[in-house]
Amino acid sequence: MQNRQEKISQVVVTAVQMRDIEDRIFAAGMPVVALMEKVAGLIARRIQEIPPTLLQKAYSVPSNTPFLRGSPQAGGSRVGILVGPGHNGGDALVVARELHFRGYEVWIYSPFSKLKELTSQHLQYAQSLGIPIYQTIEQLPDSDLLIDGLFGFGLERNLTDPIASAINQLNQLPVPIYSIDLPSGLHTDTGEVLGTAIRATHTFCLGLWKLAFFQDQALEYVGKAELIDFDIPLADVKAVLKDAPRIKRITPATALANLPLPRPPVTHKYKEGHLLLICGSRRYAGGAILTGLGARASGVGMLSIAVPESLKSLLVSHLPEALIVGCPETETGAIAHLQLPEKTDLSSFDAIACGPGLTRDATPIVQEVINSDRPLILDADGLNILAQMGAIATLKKRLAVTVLTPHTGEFQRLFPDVPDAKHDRVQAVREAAAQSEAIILLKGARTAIANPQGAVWIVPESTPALARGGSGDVLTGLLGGLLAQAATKEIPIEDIVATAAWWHSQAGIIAAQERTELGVDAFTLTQYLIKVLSN
Ligand SMILES: NC(=O)C1=CN([C@@H]2O[C@H](COP(=O)(O)OP(=O)(O)OC[C@H]3O[C@@H](n4cnc5c(N)ncnc54)[C@H](O)[C@@H]3O)[C@@H](O)[C@H]2O)[C@@H](O)CC1
Ligand SMILES: [K+]
Repeated sequence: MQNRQEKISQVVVTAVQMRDIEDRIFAAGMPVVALMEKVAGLIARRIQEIPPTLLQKAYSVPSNTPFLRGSPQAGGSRVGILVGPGHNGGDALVVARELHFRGYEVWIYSPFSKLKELTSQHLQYAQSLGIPIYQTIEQLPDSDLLIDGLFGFGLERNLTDPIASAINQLNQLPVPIYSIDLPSGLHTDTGEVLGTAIRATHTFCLGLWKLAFFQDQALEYVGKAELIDFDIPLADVKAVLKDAPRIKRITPATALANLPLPRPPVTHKYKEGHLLLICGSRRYAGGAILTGLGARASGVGMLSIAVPESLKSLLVSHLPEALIVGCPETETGAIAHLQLPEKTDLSSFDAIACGPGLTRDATPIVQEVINSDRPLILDADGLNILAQMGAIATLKKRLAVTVLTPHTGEFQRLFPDVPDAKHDRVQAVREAAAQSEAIILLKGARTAIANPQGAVWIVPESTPALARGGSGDVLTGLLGGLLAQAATKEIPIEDIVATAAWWHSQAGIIAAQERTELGVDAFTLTQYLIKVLSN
């Protein structure tokens, strides 16, 4: 049995789902006032835990910031609280009161004339305590820290002036900003910036992870994100999410549970999966090596790699354990057609991964693997060739599962009619999977994986160190190896895909920690894959 914390940490909700869950809690008898006290109390405690060193950074003060006087005070005792009209503002006011009593020098920025009842009461009490309250941005004193309680998941329309320009000015201040629930101005589901948004250094996401935290376009606003668990009953979460397709954060526990470990004590190489990689060309030889090294790290029992004949000895020298299949090649050095060893055909393999470094001259071979009845991963030029064939119609005819691993550009070529993947990546990947009946992994800062039934998995952390040539080839090999090993097990393929994506990101994170974000070339990445499991 997973513990509560593990279960809660996997859940991702939309604004509507979050409101429905809260409504159930209130309907069951929890007073709104009590919940606000509880939530804001937890935030206030977290603020008090912030080490003073975090607030003592030597910030450079922009010369065009007229209302900023002096430099941040040591200890971070001056806190500015930004208060909006709804309960996000109410939370912020409770935090203001608590910090006031803990000895912080607190001021409040409350630019709205109409507040929700509870928020208004808290503002009145704060005023009675003598906490200074300002309506305009020009009046604001210095602070060492800002707490953003302008808007939470209740924001529905674009921000306009004067609040929009106030937010732009607040973003210029050389102090950390801690956002409550989500940075004010972000759409809770798409992560889109509604006019403008607070650029938080930290965000305390309340209760359950909101979808915005996993949309690439939100990431530079969210800063470091942290979930504040305020004991939402799992029964209420289940009741609201039961009929909706799941959106799940991949946690280490779920990813590790899908790995083919431990191996059965009695086994043999063919029982541990036979993967066929089809990759490389005279022009892109390295892609084949990296894909092979990714597959090696998966632990796959048997690895065959089909490459153009002229690459054979190169591949043998890098991957001595693999069976390298040299194939006839085109004039341009692409694989012309598959030439498998005697008594072998495509049905001999548990999975096929095809694409890295092929060039578009390898079209016949992509057609051949699409026609096979084997689980198939298409990547890179495999995807470009598929796009030329017409992705949706071609994929629907397949007899076995297909996994596509596009980045945004490839995705748009494959699915030109699916709404812009930059606007709402999660919705886009979900729609493409439904239309094509394939499992789709959309690469990005937060990689998202969808199955045809509408369920989505999100890799919750990664590193920009992975934005580098060859890094995708490593993923294709790793995924292929895991898929081949899963052939005889009853793990859903989409779970395997999610596990591979998580593993790949973790290797990048560990490598970047040791070697900086500049030190994670694709070959180095392959050397860190096993470290993820052995750490
Ligand atoms: N009920 C509670 O005590 C709890 C409150 N929470 C907090 O409550 C928040 C949600 O509260 P609300 O539903 O009140 O919503 P918000 O506080 O997010 O804001 C909604 C308010 O902003 C106004 N508004 C929306 N768009 C606007 C725009 N473009 N320009 C100007 N005004 C705009 C709305 O009319 C409404 O008054 C959460 O994000 C969270 O911070 C929960 O986290 C925990 C429990
Ligand atoms: K906020």
